[in-house]
Amino acid sequence: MAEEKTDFVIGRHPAVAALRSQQEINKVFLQSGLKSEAIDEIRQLAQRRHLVISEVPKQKLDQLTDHQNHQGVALGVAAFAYASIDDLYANAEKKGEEPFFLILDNVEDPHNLGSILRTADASGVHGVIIPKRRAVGLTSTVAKTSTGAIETVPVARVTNLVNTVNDLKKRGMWIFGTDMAGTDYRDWNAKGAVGLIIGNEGKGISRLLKDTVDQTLTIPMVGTVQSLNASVAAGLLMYQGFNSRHPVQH
Ligand SMILES: C[S@@+](CC[C@H](N)C(=O)[O-])C[C@H]1O[C@@H](n2cnc3c(N)ncnc32)[C@H](O)[C@@H]1O
Repeated sequence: MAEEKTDFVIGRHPAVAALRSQQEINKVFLQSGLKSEAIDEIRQLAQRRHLVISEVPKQKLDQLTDHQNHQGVALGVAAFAYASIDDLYANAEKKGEEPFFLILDNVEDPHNLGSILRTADASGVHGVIIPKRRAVGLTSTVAKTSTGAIETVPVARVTNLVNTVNDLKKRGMWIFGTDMAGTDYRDWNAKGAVGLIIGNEGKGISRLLKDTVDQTLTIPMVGTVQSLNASVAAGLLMYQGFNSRHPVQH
């Protein structure tokens, strides 16, 4: 479902990290005339990998990076195409099922996103919604961790999650948040059109997004740690969704 196109790694630290990693990089864009140790390091790393370096005016970098804080550097990397919200609905309709969407509020770790996609595929989630900013997108690390699920689970990237969730609610979707103080997830009946929100690894779900939810679910914890890893929590919750939508036939 996802096809390769160009995306950008933006900023000096992310660029150095990407150049030092195994990540496939197609092109290096540097702001012309900019001199600093970090830029020199990026140039050297790029030359060592025999990458094409393009010196471009600041305006060109602004445009490529959608006016994000690029610090004079952007790397063109292989990425994957995103779906639209309507594509996610179409995926559910094609299977003759009520839509079951996952909404990720600024999940940052590519391994978490890849692992979430893997479980989403297995548990019949029809699509994943992520924000455009401050979150990991569909990178090659995500693809690898998803073990192929990046191809089968459509991912829509939206500008404003709160607006999107409100639109989903207008279309009849019931929205479930997750945190440490909700109702026991084992009672969750995920029949009907449902959207499940998973929060950021550090901050959880933002307050504005929490205000939109119809109900909040909690996975009980009896040990000493404060919370579960986001992809582990997402996995348990997606499977509770699966269990209630597909009860065992005796
Ligand atoms: C590492 S946790 C974030 C912890 C954050 N400090 C908080 O208090 O929300 C990342 C996400 O995983 C999910 N999560 C983790 N543990 C959970 C639990 N016991 N019950 C429900 N969701 C959980 C939630 O979606 C949470 O936003």
